[in-house]
Amino acid sequence: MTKIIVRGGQRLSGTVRVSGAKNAVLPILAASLLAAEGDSVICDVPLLDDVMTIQQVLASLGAKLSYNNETMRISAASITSFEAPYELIRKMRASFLVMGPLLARIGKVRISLPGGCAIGTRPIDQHLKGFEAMGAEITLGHGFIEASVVKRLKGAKIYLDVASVGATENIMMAAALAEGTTTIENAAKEPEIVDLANYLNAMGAKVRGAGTGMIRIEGVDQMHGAAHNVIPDRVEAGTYMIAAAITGGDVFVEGAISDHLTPVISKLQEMGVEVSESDNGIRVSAAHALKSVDVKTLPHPGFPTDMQSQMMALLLVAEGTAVVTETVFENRFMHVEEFQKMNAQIKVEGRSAFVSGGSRLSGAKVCATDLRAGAALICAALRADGETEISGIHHVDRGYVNITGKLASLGALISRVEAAAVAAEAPVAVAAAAASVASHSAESAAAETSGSGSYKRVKVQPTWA
Ligand SMILES: CC(=O)N[C@H]1[C@@H](OP(=O)(O)OP(=O)(O)OC[C@H]2O[C@@H](n3ccc(=O)[nH]c3=O)[C@H](O)[C@@H]2O)O[C@H](CO)[C@@H](O)[C@@H]1O
Ligand SMILES: C=C(OP(=O)(O)O)C(=O)O
Repeated sequence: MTKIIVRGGQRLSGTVRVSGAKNAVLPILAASLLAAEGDSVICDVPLLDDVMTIQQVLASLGAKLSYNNETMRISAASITSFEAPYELIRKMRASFLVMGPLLARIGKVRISLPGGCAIGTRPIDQHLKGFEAMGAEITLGHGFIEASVVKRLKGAKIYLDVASVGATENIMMAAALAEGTTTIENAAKEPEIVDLANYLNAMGAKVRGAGTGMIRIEGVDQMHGAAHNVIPDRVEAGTYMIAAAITGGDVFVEGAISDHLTPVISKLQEMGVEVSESDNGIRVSAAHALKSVDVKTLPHPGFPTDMQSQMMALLLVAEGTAVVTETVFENRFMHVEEFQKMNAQIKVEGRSAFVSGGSRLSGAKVCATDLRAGAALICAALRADGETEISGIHHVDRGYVNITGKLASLGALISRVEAAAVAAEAPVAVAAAAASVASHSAESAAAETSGSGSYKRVKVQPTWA
């Protein structure tokens, strides 16, 4: 089992570059299926497991894709299948986003119910309600959804019961090639929705109002490939901001867009973290003791649920008690039990967690129960006494490019140890990171090379243990 091992206590400093946003690139790649002619060229595509999964989904449908140097080229001129394979769709939530484009482009789709982080029941009723309003016939059975439309989808007025990110994206993509105009009311307003709309418009669609609660899409007859740069990942950026703050560090998060991170920046500032925004990034410096703040997750522009667990890690080391309330997903406190193994004092009551700050965190063996839980455990481990061993790393690989290399380049003593090597090599692997941090050599930053699938083992050079 692959593990990440962290020896806490190092103050992070330096610059870390944010990769392209996972939650933007996945719908954008799905939207590429709408192009009947011309290639799409998508830049700043992060090398993540989720990107590899969507790439495989698109290829299984007949699209031709190539990836080089964070650039994905896609030709979807010929779609040869309407069936998205179960093995891929079950791996992640966003793979369900091929449903809208397939319905719009070829009028037929068979797809299994999606997987993704186990943070709630995550229904897809709002996606289906939108497609039905546009004239699709939908049947459900044995874990699969089949949908078809006679001739072409028709524009409709759709009100979402919840401002779902995925439903807004799926319906927007379907509506782009529908006959007539579609309006989505109570639409999600996340920056990733705006990025998708910009890409759709570059492909010839007519989408207005993305980023507000009312999106209007005038259907067009045909779309074409287009070039697009993916926005930087606000959750990855926020995670490094918290990693800097929890270690009392001083880090410049290059590429982070402050407008996308307003609630996170505000909460950090309320806690006493110094945050300065510039054109090309955000600097975070935490020289003083931090004080607790209450946090409530909400759809954008509220505090993002994807930053809740990392924020909780920071609150563990602040002075005072904080109430963290999760309103977006009904089961997103699984990290609490793992934090408790690190001596965290947290009590959960319903949708709120009462976090007593000031605990002296201690290293432990913990498990990433989902993607952001994994990131939060890494943040806590950076501050904890001794060594923390984090398993469940496949979750982290879904959403963070080279997290150990990036943190090591900031001075963290962190290492990734693959499968069977864990027991035998763990201490020396972390020691190697310690040795390389001392010299800030390129080796530690390159301890893993660009993303999952191509990791290099850290060289062994024990200096402690
Ligand atoms: C790939 C991607 O972009 N994932 C993000 C996306 O997930 P995702 O698109 O799955 O999240 P949604 O915005 O759809 O979910 C928000 C809430 O709406 C509910 N709901 C959703 C759809 C539906 O048809 N019916 C329904 O009731 C969900 O159960 C949840 O309670 O937005 C979430 C909320 O910001 C983020 O945490 C995820 O990182
Ligand atoms: C919940 C997340 O992802 P997904 O929707 O893909 O499960 C996330 O990115 O934190």
